[in-house]
Amino acid sequence: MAQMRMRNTKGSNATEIEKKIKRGNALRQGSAWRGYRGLVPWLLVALCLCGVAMWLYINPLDSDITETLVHQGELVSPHPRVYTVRCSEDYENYKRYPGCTPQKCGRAVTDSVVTREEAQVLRRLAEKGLALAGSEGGASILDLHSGALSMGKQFVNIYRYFGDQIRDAFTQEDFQLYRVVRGRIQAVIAETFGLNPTLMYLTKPTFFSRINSTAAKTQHDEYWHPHIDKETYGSFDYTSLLYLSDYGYDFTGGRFVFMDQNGNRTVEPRTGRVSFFSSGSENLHRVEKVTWGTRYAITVSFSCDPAHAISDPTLP
Ligand SMILES: O=C(O)CCC(=O)C(=O)O
Ligand SMILES: [Fe+2]
Repeated sequence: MAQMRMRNTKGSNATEIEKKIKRGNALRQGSAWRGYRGLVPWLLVALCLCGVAMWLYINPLDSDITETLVHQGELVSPHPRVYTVRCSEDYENYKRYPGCTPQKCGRAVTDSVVTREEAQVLRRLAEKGLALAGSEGGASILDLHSGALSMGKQFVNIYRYFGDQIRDAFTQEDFQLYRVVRGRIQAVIAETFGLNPTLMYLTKPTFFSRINSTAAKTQHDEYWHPHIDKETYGSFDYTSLLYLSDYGYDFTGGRFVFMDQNGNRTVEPRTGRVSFFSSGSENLHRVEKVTWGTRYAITVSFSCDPAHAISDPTLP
């Protein structure tokens, strides 16, 4: 009996001790959790900051954009949206070609000259052509007329360098589509600026461009500098850009920016969108740096000087 009581006392002692240990553990766990709980708001703040940083990286602040002339999501149809600007005085120093030299200067955007499907075909053409090489960063150029393709840090002639392989990338139909599209662009420019389309000549360079967010390795690849096309390319009187991908979907950054004295006005690329403008200093412009994705476009330009005319690109 006495032995029994002893065992009982021992047993109740043991359960007491166990309880204490458990309570101690629970207290310790509780205080550890309370410690972590203190971190939760900080973790949330850190997460929010990361989110904001990512968002800003993808969509930089528009502080320098005064006005968006055309958003990606808009459909400008059936008539072009036209913005007239005063012609610069530079034109007085150039030879005049009646029926072509700008009397009226400006810029315009239309989504009804090239269909989305046609632009997608041209985009695949650009992808195939530029996949043959491409620059090491920034912008890669494929000049359809001369065959010049950026390759690493230099240019090669695709027609010579790739020989018959080029026929796997391009077909006669592709070049036919380019010609048809070029003709329609020429017609809409003539109509908008009141020109005689037969007095406008396709001029060089006429090229596909592919821009991504990798760092440019050479000056050629630095596409973002403000410039005036008539100064950069000499022969240009009217510049047109046919976009083959969508701002905000295929790439971010990469908007086209007219840099006016009273602010910057931008055009957001959209597949099949044609933007065109007189090439003088009234249309100083730049392309924003692409921050994500890949942007494809075609530059098709016209000269009033028949001496600068080139024929449509063809397969050799
Ligand atoms: O791709 C663009 O939006 C503009 C390109 C450009 O300014 C040019 O080719 O001169
Ligand atoms: Fe330009």
